[in-house]
Amino acid sequence: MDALAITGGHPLQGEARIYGAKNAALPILAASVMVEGTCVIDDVPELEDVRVMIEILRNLGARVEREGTRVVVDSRYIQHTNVPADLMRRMRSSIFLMGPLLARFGEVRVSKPGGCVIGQRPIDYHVRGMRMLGAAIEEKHGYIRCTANRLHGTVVTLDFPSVGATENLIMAAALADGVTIIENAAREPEIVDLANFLRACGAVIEGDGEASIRVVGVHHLTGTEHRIIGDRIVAGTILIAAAATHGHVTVHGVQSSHLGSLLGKMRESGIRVDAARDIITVECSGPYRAVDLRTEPFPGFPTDLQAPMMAMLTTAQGTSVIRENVFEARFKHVNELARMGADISVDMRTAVVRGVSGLSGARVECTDLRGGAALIIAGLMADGVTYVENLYHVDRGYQSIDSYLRELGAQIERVQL
Ligand SMILES: CC(=O)N[C@H]1[C@@H](OP(=O)(O)OP(=O)(O)OC[C@H]2O[C@@H](n3ccc(=O)[nH]c3=O)[C@H](O)[C@@H]2O)O[C@H](CO)[C@@H](O)[C@@H]1O
Ligand SMILES: C=C(OP(=O)(O)O)C(=O)O
Repeated sequence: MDALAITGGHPLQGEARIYGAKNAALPILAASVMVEGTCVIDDVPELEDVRVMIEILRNLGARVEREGTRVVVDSRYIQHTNVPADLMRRMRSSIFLMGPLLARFGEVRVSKPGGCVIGQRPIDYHVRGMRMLGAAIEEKHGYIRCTANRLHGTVVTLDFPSVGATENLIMAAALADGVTIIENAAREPEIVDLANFLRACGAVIEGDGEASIRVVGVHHLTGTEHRIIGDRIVAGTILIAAAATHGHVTVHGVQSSHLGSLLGKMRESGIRVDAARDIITVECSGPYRAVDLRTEPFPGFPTDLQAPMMAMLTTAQGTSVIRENVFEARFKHVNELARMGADISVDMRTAVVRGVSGLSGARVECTDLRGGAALIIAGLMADGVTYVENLYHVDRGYQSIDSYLRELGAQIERVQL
């Protein structure tokens, strides 16, 4: 079994270019099935989830080629609209096929998607949204079949600003008849990237990045070239790791405005942060202070950085209180951090992190993608060697995490245990 062996105590130093965002690449690849022509998508990260998305597109009949960081999708040859259950299960983002296939072909069959087990993660907003756009929904034997001769624009108000539901609705509405308004929409930068891609294909979308999005349906979308935005969660993970190891790192390729809440918390903690457009530097030479934080939809503190930030705060001066407002079960990494000497107690959605003088290397298991990133950060901070097992989760979202961190001076090897 693959594991990471990390010898802690080496400050991260240097510069890193951040690759394209998983959470933008996945919906954009899914959206390419709506396009009658060729889409060239650049800066697509080499990740397990991206491989699964490409497998799904090929299974549907699309021609997909990867040429380095570019993925070329030609969806003219799509033969069916049933996403196989085994592929649906492999990641949450498989649900992104629902809106596009339904909108273009008038039918789609999906099943409950997989993904990180960080809460129940139902898909009721997605299904309700498709129904409101005029689709007939049949749920039977674990499958969800949606059909519609043509979708019709409407007003959909989300109960919570769900990223995935906002994206699925934008995609479906792009080929619907008339105008769709999405209220209480999520505002994440990846949604804006998806909208930019769709606009380049001919879609009419306004208000992305705001809480009310207006989509005017068109009849066809045409091929385009698009470059994926830099991954703010990867950048955040590296910056947190730099501070937690008392290092000095500059990341390039992510808009600092996409990380405002993280950078604010780092400054509050006493860490030096310099940010200008798409270059961000973090430097930490001494102890840093505990901070309280609550995860929230963008522009609030991202839930995807809660676990990495918690790892850093395990050795802060004082006690930090972390409130997880987005997912109800996103503290699974806490028990593993405790094996390394962290002092954390959890009550429902609140974790209290009492700073300790140091962590010590141990054998730990990734519980989910960002929980895994937290354990790697803890390993970089710890005294001695940490073995991080169950790497599958981390490989879903971080491209060659071992060599990437090694370039920054980490002592980290992929080993067989
Ligand atoms: C591929 C991708 O972009 N993944 C991101 C996306 O996940 P994802 O799109 O799955 O997350 P959502 O924003 O939809 O989830 C937010 C909350 O809404 C709930 N909910 C969501 C949909 C629904 O139909 N019903 C429902 O109750 C979820 O259980 C959760 O409690 O946004 C999350 C929140 O920023 C991030 O952690 C994920 O990294
Ligand atoms: C939870 C995540 O991913 P997904 O929604 O793909 O499970 C994540 O990227 O942290």
